[in-house]
Amino acid sequence: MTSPLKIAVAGANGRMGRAIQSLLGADPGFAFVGGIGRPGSAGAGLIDRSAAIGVADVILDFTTGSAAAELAGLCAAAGGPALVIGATGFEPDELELIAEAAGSIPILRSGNFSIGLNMLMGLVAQAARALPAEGWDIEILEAHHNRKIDAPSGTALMLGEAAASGRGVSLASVERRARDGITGERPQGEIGFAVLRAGGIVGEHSVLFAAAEEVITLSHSALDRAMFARGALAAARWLAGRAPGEYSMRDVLGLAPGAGGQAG
Ligand SMILES: NC(=O)C1=CN([C@@H]2O[C@H](COP(=O)(O)OP(=O)(O)OC[C@H]3O[C@@H](n4cnc5c(N)ncnc54)[C@H](OP(=O)(O)O)[C@@H]3O)[C@@H](O)[C@H]2O)C=CC1
Ligand SMILES: O=C(O)C1=N[C@H](C(=O)O)C[C@H](O)C1
Repeated sequence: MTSPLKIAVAGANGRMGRAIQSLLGADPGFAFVGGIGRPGSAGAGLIDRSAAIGVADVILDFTTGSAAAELAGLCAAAGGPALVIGATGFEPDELELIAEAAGSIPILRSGNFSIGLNMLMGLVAQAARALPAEGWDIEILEAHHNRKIDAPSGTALMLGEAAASGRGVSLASVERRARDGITGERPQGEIGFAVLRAGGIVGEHSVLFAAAEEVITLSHSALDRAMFARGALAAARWLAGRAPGEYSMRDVLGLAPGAGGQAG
């Protein structure tokens, strides 16, 4: 019998951290070796980062962009463990840190661990490739619960990357993250984002392709965050023992070619 995969969870007391721990307890293929809280925090089941790095096969990070990037640097400096990053809300320099760390350890980062959403990315890229930017506007709408701290969501940015890749442009060159006041007419080729925060919404994403006389909407609804937790554990299982490098959920699902990025 193979020994269980040793998992530590950063952000252990958060919504996702708790969802993952409740799955871990029910699966003999995994052994929970401890949660990581904020530096200096203590509590039942919490261990510090260096203890987790020393004992885990894979750390799952559901904290914040800055905390996840810092953890990636620490794991890389120690030569392991593998890291699955689900956190979102990254600054460009934090993404660079993660890319650098992936030179030493395997890192899988995804702003969304759902199967359906990762499939949707391929459909969005395909539609963006097929519909000319002259005459077809792309807008991405996301809605989440009122405790979410980053916007647009990591998933919305992944969908934006997929749309931009379909059009053969970089998202940074065409994105419009917010609108307010006298904005002027919408420039052709722009990819716009709109954000809602309300109540307990788990995660809603829609991509609109709008022409003068018709609109196509591709959308995804997350109904329960246990689904994200299951995807993250599947990612951990897939990542353990891989060569150093930066991977995505689309690699796990075999959907990678032509996928667009992992902006998250
Ligand atoms: N990829 C995916 O499929 C999904 C990604 N997410 C992303 O995961 C992240 C967490 O979401 P969620 O669980 O809802 O958020 P929560 O706020 O519920 O949890 C975040 C946890 O991280 C902890 N934390 C914050 N900073 C640090 C730090 N520096 N070191 C260690 N721990 C830290 C917080 O501690 P404290 O309790 O002290 O504040 C908290 O327990 C978000 O970025 C979210 O967007 C969410 C769902 C799915
Ligand atoms: O914070 C959340 O809750 C979620 N965050 C991720 C994101 O930013 O896209 C994924 C999911 O939509 C839930």
